[in-house]
Amino acid sequence: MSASASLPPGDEKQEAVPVRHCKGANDLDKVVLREVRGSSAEVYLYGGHVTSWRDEHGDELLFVSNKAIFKPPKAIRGGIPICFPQFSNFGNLEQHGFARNRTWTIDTDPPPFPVPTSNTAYVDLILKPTDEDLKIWPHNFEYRLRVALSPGGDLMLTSRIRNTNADGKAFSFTFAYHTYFKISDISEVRVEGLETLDYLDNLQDRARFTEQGDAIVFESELDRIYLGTPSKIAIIDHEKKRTFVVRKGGLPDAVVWNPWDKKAKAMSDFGDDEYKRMVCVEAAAIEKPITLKAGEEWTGKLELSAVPSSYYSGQLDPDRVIQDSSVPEDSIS
Ligand SMILES: O=P(O)(O)OC[C@H]1O[C@H](O)[C@H](O)[C@@H](O)[C@@H]1O
Repeated sequence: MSASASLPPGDEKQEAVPVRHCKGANDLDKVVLREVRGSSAEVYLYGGHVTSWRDEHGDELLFVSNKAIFKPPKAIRGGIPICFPQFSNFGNLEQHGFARNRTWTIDTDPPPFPVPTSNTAYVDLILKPTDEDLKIWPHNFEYRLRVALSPGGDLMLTSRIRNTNADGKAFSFTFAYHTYFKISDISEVRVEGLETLDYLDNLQDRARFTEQGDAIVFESELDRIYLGTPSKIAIIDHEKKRTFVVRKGGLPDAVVWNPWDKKAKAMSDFGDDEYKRMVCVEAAAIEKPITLKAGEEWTGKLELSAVPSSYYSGQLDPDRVIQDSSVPEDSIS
């Protein structure tokens, strides 16, 4: 059942196909991945943007705003925007770089890549700079993104970014998988795994603080860049009795964001009350930009699982959460 999406655009009626290329909102191209037990994911070629991840019961796990604009050049509000080659305004480019509002293509012949386990549905996408892009960021690159859905329904994103500058010049970039998790109610959620870490507070001119709480809870707008984080972070949704586990490799930092009510109202593509149903926990490389010499490649991985919260019962000690990994370390870093 493993398949890459080299299939021609088809219609949505062929239910059994694990990887299908079809049309989404506003006629934009998207790829639908289906896993044998029923979970699924959707990726728009616009932005190389994952907009849906459903569990085996069909429950949506990612937040996408009801007001999301599926139309270039605005990035899609929700899902997993890719921030590259710049996170936020850490540089002269547009906010979060341009990868999230470029149209990617399906990579039908990616270079060797670790073979996914059988029954994994996946698609390979590629982004290369246009002449216009080279005017604003004068670096040639090949950005290969694999989006895969494991037989258990885990969502895995692997980014491979190669410096293809012919002039031998190095380049540096910052990066984030800007994941919007769908939650029952922001007041019922805590984020574990970031305790005692330093963070830059985006709401206070990026001043540096040390996290003092047992876990992050939300009572107002929060926008922080946690530095040098463990490879595993848990988002515990008490009301839903569900825990999202974020595992990351090559991405030392983690951004946690909820806009709360005022900023929600200020965003034209976000509902006034939608902040209650989302939280962003973003695997990132920000404080120390990634530098690639000509010919070098960087890999950044994200693996998301959704498990019943009881799975972690009695194990909410952050050290346990971090160390207890069912994913072998070498598969994630
Ligand atoms: O509105 P966007 O450009 O998509 O950015 C949305 C948010 O992204 C990140 O989480 C930043 O830390 C926030 O400061 C920003 O508001």
